[in-house]
Amino acid sequence: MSLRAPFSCAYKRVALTSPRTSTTVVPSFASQWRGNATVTSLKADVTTGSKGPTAVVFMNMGGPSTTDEVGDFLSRLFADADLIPLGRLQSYLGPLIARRRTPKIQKQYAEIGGGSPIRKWSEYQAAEMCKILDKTSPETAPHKPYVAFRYANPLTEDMYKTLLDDGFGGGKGGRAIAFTQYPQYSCSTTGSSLNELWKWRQRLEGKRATGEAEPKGAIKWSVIDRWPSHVGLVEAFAQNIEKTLATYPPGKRDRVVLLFSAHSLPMTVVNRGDPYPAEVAATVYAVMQRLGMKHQYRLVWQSQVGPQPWLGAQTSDTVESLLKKGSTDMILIPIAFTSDHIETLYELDNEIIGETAHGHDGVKRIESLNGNPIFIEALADIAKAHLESGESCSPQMALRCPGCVSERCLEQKKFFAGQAKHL
Ligand SMILES: C=CC1=C(C)c2cc3[nH]c(cc4nc(cc5[nH]c(cc1n2)c(C)c5CCC(=O)O)C(CCC(=O)O)=C4C)c(C)c3C=C
Ligand code: FES
Ligand SMILES: [Fe+2]
Repeated sequence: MSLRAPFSCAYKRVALTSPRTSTTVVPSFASQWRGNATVTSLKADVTTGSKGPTAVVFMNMGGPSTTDEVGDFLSRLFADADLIPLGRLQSYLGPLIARRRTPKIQKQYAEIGGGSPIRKWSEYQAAEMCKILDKTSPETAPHKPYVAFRYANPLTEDMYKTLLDDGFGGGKGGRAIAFTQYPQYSCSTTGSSLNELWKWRQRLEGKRATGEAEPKGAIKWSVIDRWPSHVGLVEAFAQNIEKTLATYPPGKRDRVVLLFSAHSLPMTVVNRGDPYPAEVAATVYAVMQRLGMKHQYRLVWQSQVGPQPWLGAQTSDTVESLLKKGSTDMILIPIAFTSDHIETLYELDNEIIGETAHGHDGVKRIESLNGNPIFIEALADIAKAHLESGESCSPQMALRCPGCVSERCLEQKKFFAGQAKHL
């Protein structure tokens, strides 16, 4: 609760000093920036605080930046047993499914401009957030932005090596925060990224690399593992919804149905006790409360892959059913991802708005958060609160799913929770 008052001031300041336009423009340095390796040069003018420097690592799944990268992206994705468990056949079936799926997914990326914009947005968001943190948390400055993707470049392994090259760890100590860019925790997303980070930490700085069980001078890690109802996240979504609502004629506006859409999960993952469905629902409810509960709404699920049962109702079925019942005004709100990706640009815009709702102008989508300054202020606020908390992760992260049998989860959680004693 103590976050609320200062944060609401922060976003008012942003709204006054930097009025938003409908399309957010990425400053030119972001498109020239080649990623992790160059970040140190951006920080020459920032004074080092008593607890600085601090590396802030944005973790996400990543996406292919060009259609040529789709094959590698899918083969890493189908090799990930935390996302798609294929048992002993993983190393045989994974590459096979990835190869068969590649042409179809390449076509989808071609239709959205030739690649995923997630790298561009992640690098921009991380760099902008660190600039704010340098001002709001001078004792931990300079804050150096890094990006670690699970299935695309820059991969976790490369990010870790860059951290070591930049003078973190490797005997020199230093602090790094693993900041998930999935607001809601799932073991298939944030959990998988943390398992990968833990794996590379063991390989590059663990006992195998140093000969010591608790190597001196290794990076001190902490984790921001979830932030589903942060007031700034909620505000950024709410303002984008209000902006889209304002495009409907006043007589129709109150009857517009709000459809919050999130990537679905297989029912096996839901029944294992994954926290994601409850945390997505928490975001939705907080946004609805901020909007005064004035509209009808539903949380629906998209992007099912393969034949097994997934959590529903499906987004496309819901749009179809509402249209059949005569509700032709609805807003799609991608609520579980913070930048544009194939699910918004292809599945929602092309397949659902373009095909399922063809000819119905009342079916619209809100803009994704991308470079939204309120959202970036929120990221800085979350990171500052985390630095002040002295915690290595949330209490919730240490609790495994009731149905979890994964040794990786067990060891990873033990490691990150155990980092508290070093902070
Ligand atoms: C919060 C977001 C996501 C969750 C939860 C999630 C779970 C999940 N996904 C798959 C399988 C696939 N996902 C694929 C792509 C993809 N997934 C997400 C997000 C979440 N996935 C995004 C944003 C993307 C697209 C990346 C982009 O660049 O735009 C794919 C690949 C595409 C395809 O082949 O259709 C697969 C496969 C599972 C099985 C799962 C839960 C266990
Ligand atoms: S699957 Fe959730 S903690 Fe392991
Ligand atoms: Fe997915």
